[in-house]
Amino acid sequence: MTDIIDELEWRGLLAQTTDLDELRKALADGPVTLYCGFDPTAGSLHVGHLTQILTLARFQRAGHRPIALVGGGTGLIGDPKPTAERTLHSEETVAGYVAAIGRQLSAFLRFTPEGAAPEPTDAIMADNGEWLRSMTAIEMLRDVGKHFSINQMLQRETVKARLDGDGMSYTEFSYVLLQSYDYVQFYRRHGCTLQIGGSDQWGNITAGLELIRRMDGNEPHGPAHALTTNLLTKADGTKFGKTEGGSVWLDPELTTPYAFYQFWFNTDDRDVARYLRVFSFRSQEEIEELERQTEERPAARAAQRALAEELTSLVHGEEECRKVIEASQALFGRADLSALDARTLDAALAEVPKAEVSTLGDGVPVVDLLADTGLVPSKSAARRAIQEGGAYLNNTKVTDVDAVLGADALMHGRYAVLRRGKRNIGGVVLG
Ligand SMILES: N[C@@H](Cc1ccc(O)cc1)C(=O)O
Repeated sequence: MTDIIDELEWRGLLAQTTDLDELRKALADGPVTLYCGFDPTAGSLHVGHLTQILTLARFQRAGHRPIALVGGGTGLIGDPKPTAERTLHSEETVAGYVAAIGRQLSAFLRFTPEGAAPEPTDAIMADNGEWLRSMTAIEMLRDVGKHFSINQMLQRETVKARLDGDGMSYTEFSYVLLQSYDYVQFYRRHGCTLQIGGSDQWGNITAGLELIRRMDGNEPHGPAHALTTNLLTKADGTKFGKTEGGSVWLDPELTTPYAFYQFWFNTDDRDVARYLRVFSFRSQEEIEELERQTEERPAARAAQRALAEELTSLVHGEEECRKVIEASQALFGRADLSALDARTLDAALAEVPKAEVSTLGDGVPVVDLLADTGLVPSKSAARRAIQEGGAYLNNTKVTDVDAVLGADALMHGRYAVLRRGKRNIGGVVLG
């Protein structure tokens, strides 16, 4: 791989750029300072944000300097969606989101370690609330607004879609001015000459380039650049990053590491090669080898396992990732269930059908529990499963059709694991 642009191209990430030869030249000439902005629309980032975050990290590894921007100012306004107006959150709410997202972002980039001398590629963290909140209305309208043409703004796809729909507030209509002004700030403060974003950000980013030209005459750092990445598609046509339970968040309180791992592990065979290219730091050779394995032995899910392990380790740490893997092995009888801590067991069981019991009394018949979880369609089917030797309680084969679950068999005082055959897991939870 000769340069970062070739690499992004190979990864299928490159959607649009400003003059590609110029950009390549700038990147070859030395560290380029680039930025990507993240608006605090929730208390956590989700897997959809990883494309941008990891692209920033790739630029850093390739010898450039990334700026991660949290939109503490723009998040109070809201980047217009083509569908409908956003609801404004209170300033306190947004402040909480800003802090949480800043913490998450900082884990993916290398900053100057405390006490160490700064390196030219050390990352910078910024919050546009710093300059946007103190800007006056007069400054905004005179110094920034004067450079924007309403005629051009009305041509933007999002604006047109909203004009054809329920309309758009002046608040959201003005959003592009703020993002453009951010780019000017970074150009001035840090010599930032590249902004990256998802393909939906092309308009906002190029508006910033134009503002740098109009306000600063592209001096002293020369013309700035834009680079957008492709929206990630799924072979089945559904939206990437969603499960039945909603978005897949990076915050372990919102999406457990177990569910996070499963999300990646369940990647469709038709998508997994592309996802490895987008999300993995493995080498081209390693990824191509995994692609081959998917073609030859899709059932082994080697590529999915590699993807799930790498991302779970990256986001939640190796220790959590190890626990998650142990938990799924334990559920399927390949490791000791009793070694699992309560939190991991709870997270693992959150993903499977469960029977909730309020009291065990003298013991609840296993036949009832098998039927309650839905692992078998009825109690008579449950009896048959036991007679055939295909029913397990806490990984031990149930041999007696009249067996009961008693308090002594509960793990951490409230959990038990049922299994029908090799693969179907159900949980019992007391409480
Ligand atoms: N508008 C971007 C976030 C952003 C905010 C400020 C910026 O300067 C840049 C980007 C988004 O919605 O994803």
